[in-house]
Amino acid sequence: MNSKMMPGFGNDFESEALPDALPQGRNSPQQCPYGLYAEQLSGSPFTAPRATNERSWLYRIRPSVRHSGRFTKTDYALWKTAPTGETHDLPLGQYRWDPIDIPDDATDFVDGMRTITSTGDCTQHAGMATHIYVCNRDMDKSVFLNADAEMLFVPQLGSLILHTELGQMTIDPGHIAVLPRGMMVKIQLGNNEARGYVCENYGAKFTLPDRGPIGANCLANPRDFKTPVAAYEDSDEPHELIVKWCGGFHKTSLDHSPLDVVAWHGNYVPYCYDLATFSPVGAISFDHPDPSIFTVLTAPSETTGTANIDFVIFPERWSVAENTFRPPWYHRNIMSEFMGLIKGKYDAKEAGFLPGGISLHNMMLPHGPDLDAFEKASTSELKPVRMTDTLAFMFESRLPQHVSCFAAETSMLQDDYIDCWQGLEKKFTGKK
Ligand SMILES: O=C(O)Cc1cc(O)ccc1O
Ligand SMILES: [Fe+2]
Repeated sequence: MNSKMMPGFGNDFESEALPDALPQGRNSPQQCPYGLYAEQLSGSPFTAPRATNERSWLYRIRPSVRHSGRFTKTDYALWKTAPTGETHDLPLGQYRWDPIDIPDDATDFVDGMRTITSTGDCTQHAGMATHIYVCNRDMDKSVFLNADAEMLFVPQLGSLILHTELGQMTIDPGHIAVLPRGMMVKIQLGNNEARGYVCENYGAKFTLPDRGPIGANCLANPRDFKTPVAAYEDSDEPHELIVKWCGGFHKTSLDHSPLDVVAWHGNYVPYCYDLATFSPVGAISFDHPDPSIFTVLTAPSETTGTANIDFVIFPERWSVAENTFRPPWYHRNIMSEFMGLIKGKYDAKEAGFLPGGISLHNMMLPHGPDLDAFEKASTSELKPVRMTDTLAFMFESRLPQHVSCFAAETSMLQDDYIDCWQGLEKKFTGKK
């Protein structure tokens, strides 16, 4: 579990792992305490308006330019970046996948990334990619830096220990974490195996959605987001640094650990969040509201109200709406919906959508409850029902999501998904 964490979303934090390591009253003293090097990590242009201006000051054992050496190209064949240039024969359609297998051979987090969809153009800072990670090994003396994207981690099986430059976070299934673009991380496993989902956000950072008439409380409350305190390694053992940059992978050898930040302050920070602290607001009289009421985090595009990515959850809750078809309605959507399941069952698809599985309902493709869910919800007694043992989520994008070759060709792709709607026969008789 996480021992010391600092609460709040978008705060200006400060933390020091040694007493008085953090310079006070200035960022760049002529000499930093303990002989540390001062370094600024900028997550926004210097001139961004205050509301979106993000940077942190890191006080470290070596400046990170000493960590970069000469790079050589390397490859992670299943981790793709938009635009991928991939082609395959999978026709247009609604798709669903069984949970991706965890490999038998030694696979760390970076080795275990399998891209499912991608969209936009990472070099234009627009769009996103979705991935499944499947792994069984700690990253050992190896550290990863993603220059292309902010990363949202959604574990489904096993916990992840994220050793970031700014400190350490442990996330179990039911928790999420966000790692800022360009921040180094070493990922270890809390169990023998791990599987989960990752959303790479090429665009503007995730933030909390406005609550509008809901007011100042409920949904995701800022104090439930937690940022780690400073923790550093003073290690002169050889390390490898892997950098993802414009879709390519590059590596270099170091004679020390680059996770050497002794103190820091700023607002460009990693954070984690327990999804159980999300306070859902819903229909307490009738009808099924749009799922935007369950938005945990939103990554805006330049167009107001049109997210590059919305991260939406379907948590345990009460279902009470009267004279209402309670599951999601049948619909077509300009946004493209990637769904995952962290635990239990999803009410619109009680069979076939498994924890660790994926469904993809792309731009304007019709979808909704399967036959069983429709029949059940159309005829069941509408007493208040507590929806338990369920936690689904959606990475929803304004842009159509392109299926990777891996996802198009894997045997985990269900070839009969479309049949779940086949039995929805004509009931219309022309009479009331
Ligand atoms: O398609 C889905 O299952 C996700 C979804 C859920 C919901 O309650 C309303 C709309 C929607 O797209
Ligand atoms: Fe949908």
